[in-house]
Amino acid sequence: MAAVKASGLVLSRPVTFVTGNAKKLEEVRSILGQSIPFQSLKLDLPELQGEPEDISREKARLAAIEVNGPLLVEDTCLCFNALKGLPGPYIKWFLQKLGHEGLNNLLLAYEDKSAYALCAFSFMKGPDAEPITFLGKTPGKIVPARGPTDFGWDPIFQPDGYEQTYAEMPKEEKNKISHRYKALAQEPQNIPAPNGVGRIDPRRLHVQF
Ligand SMILES: O=P(O)(O)OP(=O)(O)OP(=O)(O)OC[C@H]1O[C@@H](n2cnc3c(O)ncnc32)[C@H](O)[C@@H]1O
Ligand SMILES: [Mg+2]
Repeated sequence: MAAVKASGLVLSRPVTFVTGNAKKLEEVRSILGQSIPFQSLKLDLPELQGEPEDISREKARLAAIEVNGPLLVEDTCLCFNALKGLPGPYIKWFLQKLGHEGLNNLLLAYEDKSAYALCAFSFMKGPDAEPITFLGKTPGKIVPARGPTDFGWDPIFQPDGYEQTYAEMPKEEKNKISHRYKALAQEPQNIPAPNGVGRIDPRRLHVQF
């Protein structure tokens, strides 16, 4: 696609979503639909320790070494309120070592089973750009596993206001309320905040050069 504007030549290039996780890719595809030109690259990027935003931004910088053009990455956290936000960004390793039951057991000593799922997307316009980060958060609680086990911790997370876990919900339903959906929410007023943390309007991903 190309267009000539008063400011010069404007070219639109597809955004590359970099992830090693096929289920994430499936959800991002279905949430974004046809709204932006989009392609994917399967890479398991190394991850820093730290705050979700910083991990996500660093992932983007590492992805930029591999991708010549606009790119998108995301980092997902599952945060237990009783544990002051942990496992948070370390959920992948906790899940791998402890499983669904072990994650429930972490909360045995606490009455408070509340938790939230958090997605931190980072978008870079090009290799030298600063990453822009967009957060989405869905509150819920940790429950004994229910539903299909094909995506991470979905069976033990029951979003507030629902009787079903993420895993039990139809995909379209999860994609309407999920942390991932909220980060990718399409309201045009959700433009990035000056501190670099905001939400994605997919139309802004239709990058112009
Ligand atoms: O290559 P990347 O994008 O990093 O993919 P990943 O699988 O390594 O993902 P993360 O580093 O963000 O780790 C998040 C963990 O949470 C899991 N996860 C992510 N999103 C989820 C969701 O919506 N529902 C359930 N589990 C999810 C995922 O499978 C990981 O075990
Ligand atoms: Mg990862």
